[in-house]
This record gives sequence, C-alpha cells and structure tokens, in this order.
Amino acid sequence: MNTLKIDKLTKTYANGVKAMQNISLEIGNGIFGLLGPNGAGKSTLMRTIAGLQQPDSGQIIFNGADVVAEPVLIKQHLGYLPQDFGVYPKVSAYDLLEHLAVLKGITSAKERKEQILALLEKTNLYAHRNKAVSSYSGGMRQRFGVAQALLGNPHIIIVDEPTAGLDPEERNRFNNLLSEIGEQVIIILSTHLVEDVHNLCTQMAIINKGSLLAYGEPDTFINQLEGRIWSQTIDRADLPTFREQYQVISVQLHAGRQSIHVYAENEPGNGFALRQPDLEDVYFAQLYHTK
Ligand SMILES: Nc1ncnc2c1ncn2[C@@H]1O[C@H](COP(=O)(O)OP(=O)(O)OP(=O)(O)O)[C@@H](O)[C@H]1O
Repeated sequence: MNTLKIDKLTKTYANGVKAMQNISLEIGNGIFGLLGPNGAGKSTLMRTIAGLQQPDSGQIIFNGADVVAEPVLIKQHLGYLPQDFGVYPKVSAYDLLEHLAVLKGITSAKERKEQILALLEKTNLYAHRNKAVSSYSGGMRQRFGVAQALLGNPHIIIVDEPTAGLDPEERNRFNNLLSEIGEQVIIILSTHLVEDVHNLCTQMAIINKGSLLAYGEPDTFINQLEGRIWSQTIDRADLPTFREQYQVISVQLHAGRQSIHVYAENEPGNGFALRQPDLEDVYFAQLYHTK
C-alpha cells in the first residue's frame, strides 16, 4: 500500500493569490478525486505533489519520505499526465515512448521494449504504434498520455483534467483504463466532472479558493444530504425571488425550463419535492451552501 500524507500546505503567488491555504489530506491506493471550480488551486496542489514547484510551508510525505525537502524521492515513482501535454511531434508512438523511457532512466533496452509494448497493449494503441502521435485523435492522445505516465511502473500517478475535450465513448474508455490501473497505485484525478468522480473514486476532496472544503468518501457525503435537497421547476423570472427565500445550490436547465435545487433541513413547502441527492448536490452544497 502506498501512502501520501499532505500536511498544512500553503502557497501564495507573488501577485497575492492564495492558491493553497492549509491543505491537509491522506491518500492511499485507489483513485482520489480532486474537484473544484476553475482557479480553485487544483493544478497548484498537483504540481506541488509532483515536485514541480515548492510550497511556502507544509509537508508532503510519500511512503515515509519527505518529498518537499527532496523532490527526487517522489519523481522516481511518479507518473504525470498534465492538463496540456503540449507538442505532439511527428514521430511514432513507439519512438516517442522509447525516447521518454530513456529520459525516465530505464537504462536496459530490453526492459524498455518490454514495457513499451505492454503499455501500448494496455492503452489499446498497439495497432497504431507506428503512426505519428500528431495524427492521433483526442482520445488516442490521452491514452498515449497514460502510457507515458506509466513508464517506469510509478507508484503514484497524477492526472490533471484528462477527459476534457473527449467524446463520451473516448471518455468511457479512458475512465475504464484509469480504474484498472488504480487498484495497485495512488491516482490523483483532478477534474470538473462530478460524474467521473462518482464513477471512479473511492475518496475525494473539494477545494475552492485554495481551501479544502470537504474530504472523504463520495457515498458518505451523499448520505449526509439525504432528506435535505429539494427541487422544483420554475419560471426564469422567479429565480431572484427564490434565491432570496431559499438556499439555492444549483440551477439547471430541464427541457428548456429551470430546475432549482435548494438545501433545507425541513420541508420548504411552496411546491418543492424531496429529491435523492447526488454527488453534484454535494459539490454545489459545499461550494454555495452557507453553513
Ligand atoms: N504562476 C502563477 N502566478 C500567479 N498566480 C497563479 C499562478 N499559477 C496559478 N495562479 C493563480 O492561482 C489560482 C489557482 O490556480 P490553479 O491553476 O492551481 O487552479 P486550478 O484549480 O487548477 O484551475 P483550472 O481548473 O482553471 O486549471 C488561480 O487564481 C490562478 O490564477
């Protein structure tokens, strides 16, 4: 079992933005979901874990080793799939993996070949191994991203919004791949997609404005909202009035009309019906429900 212990991390950028404020988490094997709106601080946290930037204060202990003091101790065991993988050169997937494997320090040519072929198989790219990565579809590029992240058999894998821009079938395929890998290692998945977190993650955290709002099991959060989420469909013009009277946590379009979800510990009356909470309600309640 791998363990990652994050203790009281803080980071304020030179422009005054507080991107991490006292973040503490404990993460074990499995897929850990990191949810938060744009600018919440997800990428800052992940880059810090990956040893690509230093926090102002706080500790990161990976399998007992202090990786803020010595980032190399996590880099050896880390696979990273950044939000934007950057340039896709006109070289074949096989050759690019070979190049990256050398950079990762896999010195034996035989071992490189075995790993690369196994990873191409695993990510379903074997048949396309001799095609240029630049000619790949979005889904294939993301799976290539996973293949390169898995080089060197990492114990911790960080993936930053991996399914952005993928169609539903590609996203499904990608998620299945992550879920298969997640049994043996720590995967930290940053995403805007609440549904992906519900489908994939055993543990999750919600962060906003650099602060940790909640952290635990998705189903536990959902159970805590049982009996407290109410909904109804309203006319658009009435929304401001509802916002004044209730703790509106989300507004969604439903068949062209607006469906609102409100948080209330007692039955609000006025046409509201109790609804079975889902993880999206958890997310919005954490972000917008004033406790
Ligand atoms: N190098 C930097 N210098 C100054 N401010 C920064 C820097 N990097 C990020 N920020 C700011 O810090 C905050 C957190 O950014 P971060 O990229 O960590 O958020 P995020 O949750 O990953 O957002 P997104 O989902 O948009 O990638 C934002 O307000 C961002 O503008």
